[in-house]
Amino acid sequence: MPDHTHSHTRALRLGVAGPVGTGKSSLIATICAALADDLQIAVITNDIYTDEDARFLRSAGVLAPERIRAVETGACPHTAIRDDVTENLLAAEDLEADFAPLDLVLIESGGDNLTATFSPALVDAQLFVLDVAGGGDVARKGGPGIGRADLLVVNKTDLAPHVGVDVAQMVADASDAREGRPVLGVSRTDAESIEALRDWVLGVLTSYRSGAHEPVDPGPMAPHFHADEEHPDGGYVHTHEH
Ligand SMILES: Nc1nc2c(ncn2[C@@H]2O[C@H](COP(=O)(O)OP(=O)(O)OP(=O)(O)O)[C@@H](O)[C@H]2O)c(=O)[nH]1
Repeated sequence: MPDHTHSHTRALRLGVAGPVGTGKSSLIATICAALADDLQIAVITNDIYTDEDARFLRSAGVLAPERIRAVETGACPHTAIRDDVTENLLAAEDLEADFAPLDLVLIESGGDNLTATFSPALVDAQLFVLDVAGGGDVARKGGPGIGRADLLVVNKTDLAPHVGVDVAQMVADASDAREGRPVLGVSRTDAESIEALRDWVLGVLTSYRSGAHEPVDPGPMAPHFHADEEHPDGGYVHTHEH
């Protein structure tokens, strides 16, 4: 029987997680633009009730609009990337069938807190995005994505002087928290950083295709709060540990 454990008949699936506004959609647009000449790419976005991120990416003009699909997750956006990944898997399979052969499917999480992680049943690798505007301490505080995603991106480094953050220190703290796993400072205005990000994606793809890449589960999300106007406490704490 053929061994499908490392079957590469499908594209590499790369998850992009991180808190709201850290620049996940922009980073995906940057990756698409940087690799447009090298790879066949498609994108899936996850939003609670809208397709806003998908619309942003379509308007960015970095990919044919039909290669960008939105999954509307309802309630907790993390369920669709962590507990029941069916909708995202179906979207990935549809894109792979419609645009075969694809090299890379990027999947953006709906972001609302620090603890989002993708299930390894959905993605082969994942990157977690923080930004310097969140403060230099964030990386040190850790969390499963910060600690164990395949790559941690410290984004918007161009803003560092304006928010009083020492990027080198933030990257060093993050590297410590990650016990040496890779950390990359990135800004959409810094060509060298985009080149490094591009090289990282191509490196994972090469490793995936050779069968050397093993998906890593960063671990379950910590319990987190969801705002809900109809709830007497203004929201509720939610956990993904079933
Ligand atoms: N200065 C600067 N701003 C950036 C950079 N990347 C993204 N931004 C800005 O940061 C804001 C948030 O970016 P998005 O890409 O929408 O962030 P997101 O994480 O996808 O946001 P949600 O989908 O709402 O979770 C936007 O105003 C972007 O223009 C960067 O490298 N430098």
